[in-house]
Amino acid sequence: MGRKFFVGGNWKCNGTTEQVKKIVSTLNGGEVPSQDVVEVVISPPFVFLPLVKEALRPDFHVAAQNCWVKKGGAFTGEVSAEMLVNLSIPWVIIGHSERRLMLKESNEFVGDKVAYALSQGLKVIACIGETLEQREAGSTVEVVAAQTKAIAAKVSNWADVVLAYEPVWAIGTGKVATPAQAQEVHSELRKWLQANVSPEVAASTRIIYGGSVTAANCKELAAQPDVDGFLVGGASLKSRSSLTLSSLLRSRRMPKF
Ligand SMILES: O=C(CO)COP(=O)(O)O
Repeated sequence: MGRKFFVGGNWKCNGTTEQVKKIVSTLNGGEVPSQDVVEVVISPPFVFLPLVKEALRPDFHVAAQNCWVKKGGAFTGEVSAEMLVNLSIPWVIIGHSERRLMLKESNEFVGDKVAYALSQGLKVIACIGETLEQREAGSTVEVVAAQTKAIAAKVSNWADVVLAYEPVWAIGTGKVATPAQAQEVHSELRKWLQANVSPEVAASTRIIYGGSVTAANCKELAAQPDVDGFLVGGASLKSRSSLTLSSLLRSRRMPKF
């Protein structure tokens, strides 16, 4: 079976109740193929999760943008994996570069978070990606391999993991990776999984791309054999987001819809 195309919208720390309702209603009206061929996951800030979950069409799913590294307790300001499970939130984004860089989340900490979230029954979008400095120093593959290794060291069930390659220099900058640049890293990641985890995991794990993806540039990216979907930031917040979504979904060869 082929890898199901995955489209995620990461709203980051944005939105008001009114804006959230507007985007959800636009998404609900969007024409999309069946969930057998594509998975759509929307990730609002924590406080809007119940609202979005309640209002969103049932064939789309929601993700939290983070969760605590272990069982909840005396960790002021954190949200635990157990709480997300309690609210029937199926997905969580872990290791986004904005947290790795600004909040100093290390590879090991991210690996621990991924492992704990999986152990509680959540599905994980695990983010990796190099900075501009690292790319210019020629260490892109080394950096993303080390990030993946720290996750792989603690994960046994890859069925619930989507790997999101998000080059830091492409996030929110309008400087999207070229299709060739994305394909090169995705292919290296798949080779890494093949050599270090298993050929089955390498063949079945979805590796999605994030970083300045828009309706205008998604088609060429999605045509790359190892690009299995997107994690979209800014463009997922636009009021015409259902148009963006339709373009994203139509960007991959799919049954007519
Ligand atoms: O960080 C991202 C998704 O997680 C990408 O953000 P942009 O699409 O705004 O570049």
